[in-house]
Amino acid sequence: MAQKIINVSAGIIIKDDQVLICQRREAHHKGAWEFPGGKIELNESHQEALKRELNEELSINCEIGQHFHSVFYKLNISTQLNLHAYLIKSFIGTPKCLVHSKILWITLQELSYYNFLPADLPLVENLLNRHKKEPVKTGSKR
Ligand SMILES: Nc1nc2c([nH]c(=O)n2[C@H]2C[C@H](O)[C@@H](COP(=O)(O)OP(=O)(O)OP(=O)(O)O)O2)c(=O)[nH]1
Repeated sequence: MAQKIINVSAGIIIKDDQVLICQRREAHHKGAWEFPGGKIELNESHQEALKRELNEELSINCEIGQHFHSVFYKLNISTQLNLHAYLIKSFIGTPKCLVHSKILWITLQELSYYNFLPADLPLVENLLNRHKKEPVKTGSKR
């Protein structure tokens, strides 16, 4: 059976040792937490998609930084989700909750208390591990 691939970019926004997380509103994943971002459209780079999604979802203008981690997650027998996370170097504006049910700034240690979508668990673990070794720095608000 042909595999359907869903490509998604997500942003790791860290400011003052806190990371921004978002709670999904739609019925399908309702209540689960994720990093802001969304589907990459045809002819868009990961970074272009992320910049657009962060503007649509949070009304911020971001400078996308380094690639952080990609997760290749099998959603079901015929669908794979490729989730590409990038560190956000800087942003202009104050994040507003435009499409999620809630957005929250939490410390990296607090990540383990939230119910993230399954594909995000390797990202959460990576953030927790890196923080233990050396706090992740992504720049500051401009
Ligand atoms: N944004 C985001 N999506 C994630 C994460 N983890 C994860 O499994 N997903 C999944 C949930 C969705 O099935 C898909 C992203 O779709 P979406 O609905 O947020 O994307 P979109 O804004 O482009 O939505 P739409 O126009 O298709 O309605 O990826 C994550 O950390 N961030």
